[in-house]
Amino acid sequence: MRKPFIAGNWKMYKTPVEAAGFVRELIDSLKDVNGVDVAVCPPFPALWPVKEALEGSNIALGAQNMHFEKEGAFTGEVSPAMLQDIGVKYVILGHSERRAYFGETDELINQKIKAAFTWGLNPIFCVGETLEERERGITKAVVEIQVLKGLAGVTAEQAENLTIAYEPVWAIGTGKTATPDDAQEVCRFIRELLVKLFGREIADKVRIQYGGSVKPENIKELIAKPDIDGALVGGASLKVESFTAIVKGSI
Ligand SMILES: O=C(CO)COP(=O)(O)O
Repeated sequence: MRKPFIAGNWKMYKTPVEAAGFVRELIDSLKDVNGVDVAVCPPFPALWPVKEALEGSNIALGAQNMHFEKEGAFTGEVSPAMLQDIGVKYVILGHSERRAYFGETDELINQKIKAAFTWGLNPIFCVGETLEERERGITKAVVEIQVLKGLAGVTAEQAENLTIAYEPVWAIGTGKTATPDDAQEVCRFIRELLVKLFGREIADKVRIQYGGSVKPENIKELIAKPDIDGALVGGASLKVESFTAIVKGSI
């Protein structure tokens, strides 16, 4: 079936020097681990030193955001061409922190997703409802709009390289995890949307991660669910011990 995929979203943590030292320890800690895809997603300034430190390991490199244009007068932005040149494999797009704090819309995220595919980068496309939306009973409606708008114009061939991260906003950094059954229900719903968009064969290849307070203690019950194929890990990805335990817990 689908190989588990664990990605660490470091957010705005770790300087380039700290990041390189961290991955050297992580490589050692994960050296005998097989049967799972692992990626780390450091902040932009750490991408190059981390790429160098990862050389020869089977840990992949991801970024946390990007602009959709190749280049231009966009002060402070980073382009897909730059990420490709560094050797980045994955790019997190549509994270709820980008949506909430930086005003990213579904339309903008869609442009970024299409640009990522154009540049051979594999998007980790984040969707998820807020607490208020969950309490109003509109979780699926919200996620459906995010998925359909985010993936508009994406081809089935491109979708083979897509990862979706279901991250309920109320579970991020709060210590509250969705119950495995609740997370599974939304991940199954997302897969059915993918079936409608791309057909069953492609939809069955797309990995759907759960994100939101994933820890060594809860990874096993989450990954046991049929439509949860991995995790996008924030806080617990910042320590070698907890990230290693999550990676090992996923296989
Ligand atoms: O936002 C997340 C990953 O992208 C989840 O963060 P936490 O694991 O810290 O809750």
